[in-house]
Parts: sequence; C-alpha cells; structure tokens
Amino acid sequence: MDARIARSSVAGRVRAPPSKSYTHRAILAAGYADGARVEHPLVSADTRATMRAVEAYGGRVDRDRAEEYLDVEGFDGRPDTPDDVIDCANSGTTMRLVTATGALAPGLTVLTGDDSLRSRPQGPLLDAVRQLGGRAESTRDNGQAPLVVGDSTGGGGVSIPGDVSSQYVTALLMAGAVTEEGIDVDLETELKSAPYVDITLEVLEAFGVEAERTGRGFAVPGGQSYRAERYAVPGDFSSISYLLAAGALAADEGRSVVVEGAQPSAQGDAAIVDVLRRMGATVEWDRDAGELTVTRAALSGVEVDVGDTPDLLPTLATLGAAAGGDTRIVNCEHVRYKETDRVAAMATELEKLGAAVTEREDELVVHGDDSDLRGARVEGYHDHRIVMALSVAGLVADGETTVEGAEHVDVSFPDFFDALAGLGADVHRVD
Ligand SMILES: O=C(O)C1=C[C@@H](OP(=O)(O)O)[C@@H](O)[C@H](O)C1
Ligand SMILES: C=C(OP(=O)(O)O)C(=O)O
Repeated sequence: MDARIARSSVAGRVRAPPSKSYTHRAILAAGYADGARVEHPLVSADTRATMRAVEAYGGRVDRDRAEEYLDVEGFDGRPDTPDDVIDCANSGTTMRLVTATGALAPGLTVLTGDDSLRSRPQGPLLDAVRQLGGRAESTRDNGQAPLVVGDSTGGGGVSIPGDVSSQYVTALLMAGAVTEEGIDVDLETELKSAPYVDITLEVLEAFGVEAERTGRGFAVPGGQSYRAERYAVPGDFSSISYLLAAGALAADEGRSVVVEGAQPSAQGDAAIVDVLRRMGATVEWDRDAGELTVTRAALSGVEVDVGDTPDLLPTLATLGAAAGGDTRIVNCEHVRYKETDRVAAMATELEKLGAAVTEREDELVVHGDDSDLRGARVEGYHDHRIVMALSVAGLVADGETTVEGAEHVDVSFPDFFDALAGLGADVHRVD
C-alpha cells in the first residue's frame, strides 16, 4: 500500500500511541509473573509477536474489545517448551527478549521472523546464553535467526558487547531474575541505546524485581518472583517525534499541534523535545498533563548524538532536510542494524526528495541550505520509521510525495495516517 501526501499544513490535538518498548516489557513481565493486567497497551504487529511468545511459553493473553487493557496469565517463572516455532515477525525486541526466555525452558525453542528480522544480529546474545551453560544456535551459523535455544540456564556471569543492541542486556536481566543464580552482565564496550535498559529497570521495579547497575554493567539476583496486579503503559516518544516534527514543520500559521499522552518516563527519545528547541522550535511540555504543544518555526540545523536514541534518526534526518544549515547526526552506526539500514535508507530517499546529504559510516549530515524538497516516489524499505519520517517530509515537499509500504506503520503506530489526516494533512492511502 502507498501513502500519498500532498504539501499541506496541520493543527489540532492528537493522542500519542502507547509505548512499544514499555508494552513489550509489560507483557513479558506479566508472563514471567503469574499474570497481570497491562493497561493502555500498544496493540501493534510487534507487540502481538510478544503476546504470541508469552502464549507459546504457557501463558495466555486476553484483549478487551476496546484494547484498553490486556489480561495476561503468566507462566510464573517457568516457561514451557513451546509446541511450535515462535514467529517474531518484524520485531527485534520480541526476538531478543524471548530468546532469553527460551533458554530457561527444559526443551528447545525455535525462533524465526520475517526477512528483515532474519538478517539482524543475534550472535552476542546466543554467545551469552552459551556462557550461561545453555544451548543457543543460529541454524545457518551466521549469528542470525532462525535460532534454537534451550537447556534450562541456571544463571551466572556473561560478558557481551554493548554497541550492537541494548536488547541483549534487557533480555538477560528479565530472564535472570527467575534463574537460580541470577545473571551478572559485564559490558565489553560502551553501551549504546542505554535509556532502553533504564526502561527495563523501571518495569522490573514495578513488578517487584530487583536489578542494578554495577561498575562494569548490570546485575540481577536470581530466585525472584515477578508480581504486579496492573501496569499502565505511558505514551511513545519515538512515535511522538513524528507528530512534533509535523507540527514544527507544517503547523498552520498562528496555530499549534498539541500531543496528548506525553507523560515523562525513562524514554530516551523524549530528547526530541530538546532537539527541536535547539533547532529553534517552540515546544511547551506540560508534564503533569502529559501534553506537548508545538508551533511552526524556521528551523536551523544542529548536531545530534543518537547513541542513546537510535530511533530518532529518521525523524531528525527529515527535520534536517527542511531546516537551514547542516544537521549533523553522529554516533549512528548502530542505526544500521534496525529493520533496515536506516542511515543509508534516509540518505537515499531524502536525496530523491531533493535533499543534499553526506553519509559516513557513523554520521549522516543533511545540508538543509542545499536542499529543496519536492515530491517524489520514495521507498519505505518495509520499515515503519522510514515510512513515517518520509511522510512527514511529504508535508513540506512541493507537490505530492508517494511513500511505498504505508502498511508497515502497523509495527509501532497503527493509526499514524489517521492521526496525520486528523490534524488536517492531505494524505491518502492507495492499494
Ligand atoms: O529495547 C527496546 O525496546 C528497544 C531498543 C532499541 O534497540 P537497540 O538496543 O537494538 O538499539 C530501539 O532501537 C528499539 O526500537 C527498541
Ligand atoms: C528497531 C525497532 O524495533 P525492534 O528492534 O523491536 O525491531 C524500532 O521500533 O525502531
């Protein structure tokens, strides 16, 4: 499905979708518990993959019709050996987090996913499971899924790189709490995407599970039980970044875009608020009300380090293409290991829209002064964030922009195009 976006302006109120990262963790934490109600969950393609995994390990997930909550019955720290292969679809978070769960089951678990997920790196996590005495294999012996894990890991110490994915740490901490010995994670490198581990620690605490930072990494004592009656998911700041970018670039003269559901939390991607301010936008954040208000402004390029916030790169690249001067996005090598190589994808597709960019291994520079955005047909790379960022660029490109693969927003922000249309954007989906 394509999305066709004509140059248009936006204004009004819009609700942010619930956080994907918190929803994954809350569903799995409820699975490790004997159950819990997850309130305001994100129900999307990726979080459905985590629901399937919890069910495969012996839990059960019931949704109310309005999707206001999920009632999760857990497997109480003792996952069953799944009856079938677990299909993690497009979700890296699901695959990493539930690989560690599989290492606790008595038999073997087989995990797979779509073409994109089967090309993402899993080697360091497999190696960690082996260091813990479990079995962990990549069927093609290339560190990628399909994966086979099992053999009831009892816990222990592991040493892993921190610069590929923080999800390995999250996976080990979540599983480690219900092992006998607990798990000590030593990081061999600096940790990228570190705020995502803070999100994990926040959810663990809410489920009564102790885990801590150590001098060299993280540690979780074993023999713990996950316990919570209910867990409420906050709004998603990665998703909010597209709405704020739309407002900063295309709000009607004298009007604003107000984003609801923006409560403070551990999400690193809340940094979008400061980046927009540094670029010259006026963004007000009423933290108590959870409301962000943004108006249109002439933006100037800035330097942004995305070491902690990889998912902001597509949004920042779009903002840079519409800003004056250079926007320099640095420390972005790990953004190449996502649903697609997002550094290359944004460089290639923004160029099609008339932007001038310089791509380096660990840096993307968007030269706003040499960019003149005009509508074109662009690829979405089957990647929700590329689709959403290019659609926002379409709001300020001359004429009409066609973004391929519009259906992929279902991964994290299923109502994205309705939200844009609700703000008055001229957007249509066509088969
Ligand atoms: O743990 C999480 O919820 C996530 C961690 C990040 O991945 P990496 O840690 O692999 O960078 C982020 O890009 C992803 O969208 C969600
Ligand atoms: C990279 C992402 O998610 P995951 O790693 O779960 O596929 C994302 O949502 O941008």
